[in-house]
Amino acid sequence: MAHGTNTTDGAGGLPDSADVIVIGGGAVGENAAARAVRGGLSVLLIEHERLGGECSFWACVPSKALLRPGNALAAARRVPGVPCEGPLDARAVLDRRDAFVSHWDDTGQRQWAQGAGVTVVRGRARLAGERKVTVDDGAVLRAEHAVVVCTGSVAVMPDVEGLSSVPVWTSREATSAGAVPGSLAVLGGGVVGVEMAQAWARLGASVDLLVDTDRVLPRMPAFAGERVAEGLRADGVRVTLGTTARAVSPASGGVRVDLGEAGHLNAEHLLVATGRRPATDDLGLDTLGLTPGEPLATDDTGLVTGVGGQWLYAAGDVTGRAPLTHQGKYAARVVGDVVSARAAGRAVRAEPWTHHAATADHHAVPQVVFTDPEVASVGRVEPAEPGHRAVELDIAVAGSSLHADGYTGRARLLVDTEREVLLGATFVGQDVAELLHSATIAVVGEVPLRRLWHAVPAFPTISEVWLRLLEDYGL
Ligand SMILES: Cc1cc2nc3c(=O)[nH]c(=O)nc-3n(C[C@H](O)[C@H](O)[C@H](O)COP(=O)(O)OP(=O)(O)OC[C@H]3O[C@@H](n4cnc5c(N)ncnc54)[C@H](O)[C@@H]3O)c2cc1C
Ligand SMILES: NC(=O)c1ccc[n+]([C@@H]2O[C@H](COP(=O)([O-])OP(=O)(O)OC[C@H]3O[C@@H](n4cnc5c(N)ncnc54)[C@H](O)[C@@H]3O)[C@@H](O)[C@H]2O)c1
Repeated sequence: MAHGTNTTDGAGGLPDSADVIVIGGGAVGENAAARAVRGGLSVLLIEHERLGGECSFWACVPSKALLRPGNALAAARRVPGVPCEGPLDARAVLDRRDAFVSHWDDTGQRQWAQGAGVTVVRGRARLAGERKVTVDDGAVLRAEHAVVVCTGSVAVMPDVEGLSSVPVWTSREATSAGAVPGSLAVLGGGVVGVEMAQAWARLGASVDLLVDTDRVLPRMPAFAGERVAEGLRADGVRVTLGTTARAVSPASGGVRVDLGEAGHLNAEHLLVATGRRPATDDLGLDTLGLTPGEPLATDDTGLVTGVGGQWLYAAGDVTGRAPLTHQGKYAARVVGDVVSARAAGRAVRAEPWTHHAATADHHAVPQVVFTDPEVASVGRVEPAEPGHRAVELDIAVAGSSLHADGYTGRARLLVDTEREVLLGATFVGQDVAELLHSATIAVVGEVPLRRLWHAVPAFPTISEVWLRLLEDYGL
């Protein structure tokens, strides 16, 4: 889709100022903009690619659309009597994915912006000094009150010999490929690596997952990575731990990946899934005395630290805080409200857990890994102090047995034994994602365990594991 530059959507010529300028129209920028409009401010939202950003077109939405059919089929196969012969219909899965990303056309999001009162400007924005932004190095736009940077993140390319000489997949190609590859090598056992390895394996690709650590998902509790690796192996993914690519070179029909002592492998495509970094390389940070390429560190109101005058804010992946869509949107709502309050001369209270502070980033970040089994986790994952106690059990309740034959899962609560409140929770198993919000509420609400005991889980649901965990704690 061709985008014009230096143009506005529907509003005629390019305005030269607004109350607020938001740079980057991903999910986070959209939310910051809409919230500032709601607060009574005029907003220009500058986007140089597709409005909706990574999440809508190359990340959360297409990856979950690729995973969901495989999870549904596996679930059906665990319940005798459900007709589910044969493999996935890959074409139908890809077509449904294409529909979910609106065929990579952002018209719908542009219409949303218009309806929300946000003026969209097409082009690449750069900071050009206090409250000033250029678009495509041309017009200088002025923000009366604030500039909010929501430029997201880009894939990290590791320093591997030959990597730049072969065409590799990043998460963009892995989520948008129009056909199932014959074979796929995946470098990196983080969330992108495990989700995409399983999605493409279940669609028929022969997949190798190369993991540099001793387990996949190293930031999750060990049992989560172990069970996800088991799930991947059950789908035929060859998971190699403690290894990385030493060198990469072109090979007939694809790519050759040298693994040092572990030998080598050939694959049609190599997906590099070794993390992301904030997109600040080409943003004019130097005009403000900040370092290009570094995250934009913020306080809990979203104000960028190290820049005076209370005018530069940031939210989402660009800040290096909790790089997840829901957390970025949460931070964006805070920023939009803070900017509106300051513009109106209203006091901004930034104490933890108040309206103008993104406190959850520090204590209660929920995340779901949408593999089979799923991993759902919030808050702390490991005990950090003597008063922290982990309570851990297999998920084996009537609800789980009824849910799927041979159901296996594991759950862990992390308890502050002094205050008797939850610090975190992790669940691994089929369809545990929807258990997560109950845990998030318990962590954020600091619900005393003795009160949580009275939150009686319905019979027969998987949530009954809450009861078993509390019993195991001693209630
Ligand atoms: C494969 C994959 C799957 C994921 N799945 C999930 C998931 O299931 N759940 C979840 O919560 N998170 C998921 N994430 C993370 C999620 O995608 C990000 O946290 C989220 O997209 C961050 O939103 P953002 O708006 O900060 O950045 P982005 O979505 O990256 O948006 C930034 C926007 O800014 C624009 N931009 C950048 N620089 C400029 C500039 N100078 N001028 C104008 N425009 C600019 C870009 O074009 C882009 O549209 C996933 C990530 C990946 C890679
Ligand atoms: N379901 C979700 O919520 C979801 C899904 C996908 C991505 N995301 C987010 O997107 C971001 C990016 O995900 P990601 O998986 O790319 O990053 P990540 O940081 O989660 O994982 C990267 C992995 O690559 C490994 N690695 C780094 N260099 C390597 C090398 N040279 N060789 C082999 N392995 C190497 C690391 O050990 C790490 O395990 C994350 O912040 C993640 O939270 C979220």
